[in-house]
Amino acid sequence: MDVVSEWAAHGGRQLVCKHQSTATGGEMTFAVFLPPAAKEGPCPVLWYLSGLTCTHANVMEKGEYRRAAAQAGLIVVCPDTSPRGDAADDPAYDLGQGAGFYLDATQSPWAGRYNMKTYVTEELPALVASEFPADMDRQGIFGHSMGGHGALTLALGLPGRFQSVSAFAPIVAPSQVPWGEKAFGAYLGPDNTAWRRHDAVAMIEDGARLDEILVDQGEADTFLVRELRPELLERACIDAGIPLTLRRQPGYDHSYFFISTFMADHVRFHADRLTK
Ligand SMILES: N[C@@H](CCC(=O)N[C@@H](CS)C(=O)NCC(=O)O)C(=O)O
Repeated sequence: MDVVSEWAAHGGRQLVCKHQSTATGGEMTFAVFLPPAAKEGPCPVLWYLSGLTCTHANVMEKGEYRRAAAQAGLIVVCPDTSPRGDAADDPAYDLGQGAGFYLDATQSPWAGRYNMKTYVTEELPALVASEFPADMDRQGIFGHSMGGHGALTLALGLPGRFQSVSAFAPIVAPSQVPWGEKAFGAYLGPDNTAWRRHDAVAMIEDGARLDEILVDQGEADTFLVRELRPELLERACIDAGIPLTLRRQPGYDHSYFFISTFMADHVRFHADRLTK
């Protein structure tokens, strides 16, 4: 692993790192913030998964997580959203590079390199554990849009891995919306039973459980009705008895102006559950 950029921030350090990834078959870049407490000993790890078109850099530059993470003593890791370089791609913004959907693709030409689930849940955690003072027994996960989908589905699929889960404007039911139908059809093929294992609402309907979930959703988000549909998660959580705090935020859109507004609330939500 190489540290390619490093800045002092809020008493800690913001790093950008590159490494050769077996899971995705190429070079991958991620951002990691080390709080001041990391100088003294292991700190809990909070994973942030980004949305369509993003790299590791969007949230690092616009998400404004560092002050709260420094105060709480959390390491924040921000992976990229897909394989890069000579990996297969598509001209559309919602498929291929920048749109990995946090699953392991089974269909050509994506299978083999589009293994973002394995990358985010196995390869990168092993690297983080070996390179940084990370307490891997205390991990939380959150994300935005496609990354909110990733946070929910990875946590639902790995019971006990994450002690805290939250999302900004997540895609909650990809099997039922155009972004998900397109990506799942390409990456997983036409068999909808495979789709259900990567769909938060379907996973809950099929018995997966979380202790609690925090979601913020902007009411002026142009993707709300067509792609995000938080009411489907609300219904599934009520039926399953999962405590969901769904905060509908009037006037906020899908952008990092929305995310950064509520970022400190989310970091503190995770810190309350990871640092007790
Ligand atoms: N406006 C985008 C749609 C994709 C989009 O809104 N991406 C969100 C995540 S789903 C994002 O975070 N974009 C990058 C940014 O705002 O920095 C486009 O049409 O290309």
